[in-house]
Amino acid sequence: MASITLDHLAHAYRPNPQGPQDYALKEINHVWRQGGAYALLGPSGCGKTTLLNIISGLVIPTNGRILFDGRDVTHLPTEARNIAQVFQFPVVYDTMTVRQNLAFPLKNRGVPREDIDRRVEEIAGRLDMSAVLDRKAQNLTADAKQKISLGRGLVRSDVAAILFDEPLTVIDPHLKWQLRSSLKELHRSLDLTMIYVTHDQTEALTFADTVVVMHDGAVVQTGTPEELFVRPAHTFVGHFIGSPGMNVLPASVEGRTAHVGGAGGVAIQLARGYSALPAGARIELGVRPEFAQLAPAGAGVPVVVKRIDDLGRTRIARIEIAGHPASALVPEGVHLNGDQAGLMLDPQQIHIYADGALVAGQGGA
Ligand SMILES: Nc1ncnc2c1ncn2[C@@H]1O[C@H](COP(=O)(O)OP(=O)(O)OP(=O)(O)O)[C@@H](O)[C@H]1O
Repeated sequence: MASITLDHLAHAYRPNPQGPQDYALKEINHVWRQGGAYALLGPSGCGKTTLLNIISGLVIPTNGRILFDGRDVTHLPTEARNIAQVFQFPVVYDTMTVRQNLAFPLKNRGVPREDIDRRVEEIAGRLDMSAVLDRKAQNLTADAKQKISLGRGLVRSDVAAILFDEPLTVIDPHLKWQLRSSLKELHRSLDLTMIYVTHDQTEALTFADTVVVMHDGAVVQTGTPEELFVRPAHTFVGHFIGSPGMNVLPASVEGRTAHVGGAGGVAIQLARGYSALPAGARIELGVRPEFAQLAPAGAGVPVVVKRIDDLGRTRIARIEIAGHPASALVPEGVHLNGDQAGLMLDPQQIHIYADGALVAGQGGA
């Protein structure tokens, strides 16, 4: 087990990179704490696999260093890094039994027989595979084979980290829920550093204590699931996390008032002041639909209701604020006449962004 430090790490696949646009992975400085449960979350092409491959030793970074417990491993091959990896598709020996597959990584390292037996039983139990331990892998379903792959990743207790690369992609949706919580429990009891790569926010937020969000080759925010929800550091995080994502509206700001829609638009009260916004920057106001509640016309900010989606436990209104599309929660008991309504906003939950980046603001709670 180890802490993993990314020190001024960057990677360009093309030779002689000239500027940030040439880097698939822009400079990143980060410490993966020993024993942490991390998710690396971002859309396809944002650089997740590149970063994972640098950690595992498949890719040597163009710039910077990677340290395991302070030791520079940047140029060490995968075999010398003591990393376990679980990939999108099962990696199992079909002719071996489940037990032999799970024991393989331990046998390879000369772990005593009784320790192997104990660990294999423990991991199989946690993955609900005890009943099939003596079955040949080839006769099992794709789900079961992927569970063997997970088990092979988890079985060693001496690894620096376990890297999961979209490990639940081939798993049946109803089993996904179960495996996600099994992995979380395993993390709690095994004290291993786990890094889970995914483009799926639900997987990231249920598994990880700390989520690293990537966009266009850069880390845009590192935080707990709650921090990402309540205080997105970048409009991308606001969009990407949440369903529907955060409302982002072009705005201008004067003191504690934001204006959306220019002259003839609406004024929105803020909890903080913004006296020093960068000149020439694109200014936007962000507020999550959960903190924007629809009310009858006449209350709060005037909006036009385009439609209401009933999501079962909640109703979401698709609205326009001064001509800009947005979403808002429809509280129980609120009934509307026509398409005119009001919007009640929680000022504490309204954020201001300059060129996509959160601006702290002054004062307020
Ligand atoms: N071997 C390579 N040679 C050149 N460019 C590459 C190579 N591998 C990845 N890239 C590019 O680097 C960028 C980041 O890719 P990467 O695979 O790391 O992203 P990702 O977030 O893992 O996406 P996905 O989920 O689709 O795998 C992309 O623009 C991709 O086209």
